[in-house]
Amino acid sequence: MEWSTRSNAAESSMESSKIRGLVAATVTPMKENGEINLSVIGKYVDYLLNVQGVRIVFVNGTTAEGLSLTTEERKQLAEEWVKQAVGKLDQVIVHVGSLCLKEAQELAAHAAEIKAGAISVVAPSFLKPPNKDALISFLREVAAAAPSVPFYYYHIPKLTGITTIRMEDLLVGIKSKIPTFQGVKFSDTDLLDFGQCVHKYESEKFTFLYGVDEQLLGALAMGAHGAIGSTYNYIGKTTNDMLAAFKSKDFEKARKIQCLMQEFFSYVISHGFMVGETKAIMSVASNIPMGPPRLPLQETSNEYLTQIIVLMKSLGLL
Ligand SMILES: CC(=O)N[C@@H]([C@@H](O)[C@H](O)[C@H](O)CO)[C@@H](O)CC(=O)C(=O)O
Repeated sequence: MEWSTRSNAAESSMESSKIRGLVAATVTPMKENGEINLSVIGKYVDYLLNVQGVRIVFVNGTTAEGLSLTTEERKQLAEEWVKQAVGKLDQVIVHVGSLCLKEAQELAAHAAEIKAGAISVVAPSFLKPPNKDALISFLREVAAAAPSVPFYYYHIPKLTGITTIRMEDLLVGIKSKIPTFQGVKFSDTDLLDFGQCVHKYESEKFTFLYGVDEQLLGALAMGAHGAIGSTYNYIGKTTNDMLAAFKSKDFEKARKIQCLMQEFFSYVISHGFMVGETKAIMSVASNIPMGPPRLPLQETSNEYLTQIIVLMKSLGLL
């Protein structure tokens, strides 16, 4: 697909749409019968904004079970999030990645049509790109389907299994291949690669959004511009307190908040922490029924959820 020329307006809108601060990787509300439930998205937006102080969402990503949804479901969700965000949220980032290039292009074009703030793409992880150039070619073809929409690469090697392509290397000359490239959603623990990206591409003004919530403070120290994660759905307020402490150079307070949250993370990660747990915690925190995850993911047990909620309340996180 060829790039169409972008207007100056598109260029300037990209500059003004720089993403900063917390972004909630949303869950996809589902009814008990497994159908998506669009009717609660409006309340969800109000909860994120008014209770958690979160003003940007990342929809149809991992936490949203995006790759377990049909193309039509993903379009309906993107449209509803964009519609409900009007006048409330700062941005809606739509994840359009897919194992199938044509589907990703269709979803990218749709995101452009509905005026999503940005799109993001994860690497295809079943038939994997054999090298960096193959991955760039895939990403370029998807981005070209939305030539005026800011583009973020979604780096999550733990789930894609693509562990040999470092972001520092992927970004070399990327703007010449993907003119809409704006940054990386970096969901990996490798703070060497992360720090090198922030340092080496400062002049290109790329945005680096960190995606491992349990060690966000370390990434802030390395220059993260913001964070995208599942837990900002329900501990966004506490995380915002940490961001504020860091910004005001009260590093002792920031560290205390991160360590408090790590008591929660340490427990859930050691006892099992997938979308089933996230949806159940979110249902309790927001009082909005998020429903079950879609197979093959499993619902969490009532016993385990009770233990999590008791712990979160004892930590002051709920
Ligand atoms: C593997 C995974 O789900 N990672 C989460 C984290 O927010 C994760 O839930 C958190 O760090 C707790 O481990 C995000 O990076 C994923 C994400 O942003 C998304 O749902 O698209």
